[in-house]
Amino acid sequence: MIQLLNTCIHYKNKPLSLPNINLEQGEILGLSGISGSGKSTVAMLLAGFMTPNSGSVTIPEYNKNTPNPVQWIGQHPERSFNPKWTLLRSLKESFRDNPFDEYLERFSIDKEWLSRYPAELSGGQLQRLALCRALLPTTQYLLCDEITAQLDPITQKTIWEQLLQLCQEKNMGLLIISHEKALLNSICHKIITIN
Ligand SMILES: Nc1ncnc2c1ncn2[C@@H]1O[C@H](COP(=O)(O)OP(=O)(O)OP(=O)(O)O)[C@@H](O)[C@H]1O
Repeated sequence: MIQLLNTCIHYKNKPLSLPNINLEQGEILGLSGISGSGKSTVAMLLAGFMTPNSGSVTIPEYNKNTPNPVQWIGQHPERSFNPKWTLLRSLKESFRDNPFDEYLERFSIDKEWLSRYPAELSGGQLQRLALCRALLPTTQYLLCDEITAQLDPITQKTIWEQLLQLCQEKNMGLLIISHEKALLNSICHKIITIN
């Protein structure tokens, strides 16, 4: 389980209280709320990218030479790839000797794209590669921060269908941050709304 309990973070001396969060492996949790309410901050805390000023965060411990079991994906996949590396190099660096062809098929990723650089792919193509790269054998939780907000409906459907299946198969916990209530209602076991 990953958890936030009574956490508060200070940005420029202004306190921001965050909701309590419990996410089990295999569970799909939705998080919504108006812009600026703290949704991305919740994801940053759960990914271990920051620590709160008060309250407690429970996340898996891991050896820093291995990938984080809590993987985060954001709205701008171009920021998560090295612009000077081909996509193949980025995927190989993450997966090391583990196979990833299965994910290429699942997310309809054309193998030809792998020889390209991030700037040579569309946002939707790159987002599918970012998802593929987050699905390492060690991944226990996936934090999806508005990952399909800019994508066309068909690509969105492919992504969510595959992610739901993978969540079951890999017993992975999924946090879905989205403004789209209909999306959250259709796929989440539980939804938290930040006021
Ligand atoms: N690095 C920072 N420095 C100062 N304030 C910050 C910083 N990061 C976030 N904040 C503030 O904290 C609050 C929560 O931000 P956060 O990005 O978590 O909200 P959000 O709900 O994800 O918003 P959105 O839906 O617009 O992405 C906002 O008021 C924001 O201005």
